[in-house]
Parts: sequence; structure tokens; C-alpha cells
Amino acid sequence: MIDVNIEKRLKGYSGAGTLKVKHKFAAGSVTTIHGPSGAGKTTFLKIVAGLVQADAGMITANNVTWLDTGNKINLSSQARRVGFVFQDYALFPNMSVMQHMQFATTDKPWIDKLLHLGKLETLTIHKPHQLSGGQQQRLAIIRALAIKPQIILMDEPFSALDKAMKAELMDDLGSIFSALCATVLIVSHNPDELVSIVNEELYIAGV
Ligand SMILES: Nc1ncnc2c1ncn2[C@@H]1O[C@H](COP(=O)(O)OP(=O)(O)OP(=O)(O)O)[C@@H](O)[C@H]1O
Repeated sequence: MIDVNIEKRLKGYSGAGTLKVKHKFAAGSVTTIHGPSGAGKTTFLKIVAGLVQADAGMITANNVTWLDTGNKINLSSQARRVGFVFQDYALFPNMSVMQHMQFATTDKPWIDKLLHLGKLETLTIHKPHQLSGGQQQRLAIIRALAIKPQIILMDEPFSALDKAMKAELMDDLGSIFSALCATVLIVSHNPDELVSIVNEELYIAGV
């Protein structure tokens, strides 16, 4: 479960506005977050992950206070242990596929399972620049799952995948989310394509 009530002043091209989100994400739910471009969806995920500081508010996740600005509590992003799939993948240019996975976990059977999920078993010595856009995106997804996170934040995670690959991956991801009992937030411009795994929706209206 994630209980969020935050405010953050945004610096936009057309002046400034305020991102306000007050929402309870149920334990084990998969929520799609949508809204107009520039509304603050990416910024919201980064605030939950502890990568961007909210101006005011609180975040509680699985009964642990991550943020409480009134009481000066602000857990580091490492302590929050979220799985984050960044819009630009944020892969390490000098690390191979396998090194990305081993950097996150020592659990070999889990690495093998995730490599199979991402269809990257035969590409383990490849570095990001030797992978296609879709392969890079699948690496970003399985790397995020490597720590077996209970909170998973995904920013447009399927944008580089074709329809067939998306459908196949979606089925497997649904099972993994359930097995991890994870609470999952997915920012998507195409929430319709996620219907098979998503059971909640949050609209961020913009400023
Ligand atoms: N750390 C920050 N502090 C203040 N403002 C920020 C910060 N990061 C981004 N912004 C501003 O917040 C606004 C929203 O950006 P953001 O990327 O969160 O929107 P988005 O809803 O994800 O957009 P898109 O759908 O186009 O990806 C932008 O105007 C951006 O300049």
C-alpha cells in the first residue's frame, strides 16, 4: 500500500504550477497514471522514489513513513528500495546485460528467470549500445525487477516494444507482480494497452 499526499511546485516552460497528488494505492494493485504532457507524472514517480524532493506532504508505504515534511522525515531512495523503470532506461553504458543484473542481485535463478522474461538470454555479454531500443527497454524492466521490489514504478515502460512483444511480456509481468505482492504504478500515454494487468487508474490533471 502507498498512501500519498504531496505538493510540488513545478518549473514549467509556460510559467510555474503546482503538482498535487492525494491518493491511496491499494496493496498489490497495479495503477495506470495518465494525464496531459507536462502535468508532472514523471516528477510524481520520482517523488515517490525519493529522487525528487516534494515541497510538502507525506508518503507512507507498507506502513513505513518514507516522507513527512512536517516531521523532517525523508527516507533515502536506497532505503525505499523501489524498482524504477526510467523513461530513458538509465542503463550503464559500460555494463553488459549480465552485469546490470548482477549489480542488482546475486540470486542466479532469479536472474535466469528474468533474462528469459526479457528474451535477453542470448545477449548477456552485450552492452546497451549493442542492443536494439526494445531490448534496452526490456533490460530496464528486468533490471528493475531484480531486487524483488514490493513497490514498482514504471515510466512509459512499453513505448519501444511492438504489439506482439508487449502482449507477451504483459502476461508474464502480471504473474511476477502477483508473486512479489507488488504495488505497481505505471505512467502510460496508452492506458488501453495495459488493461490486462491494470486494475486502478489515477489521472494527474496538470497545473
Ligand atoms: N525537480 C523538478 N522541480 C521542479 N519542476 C520540475 C522538476 N522536474 C521536472 N519539473 C517540471 O515539471 C513539469 C512536468 O514534467 P514531467 O516530466 O513530470 O511531466 P510529465 O507529465 O511526465 O510529462 P510527459 O507526459 O510529457 O512525459 C515540467 O515543466 C518540468 O520542467
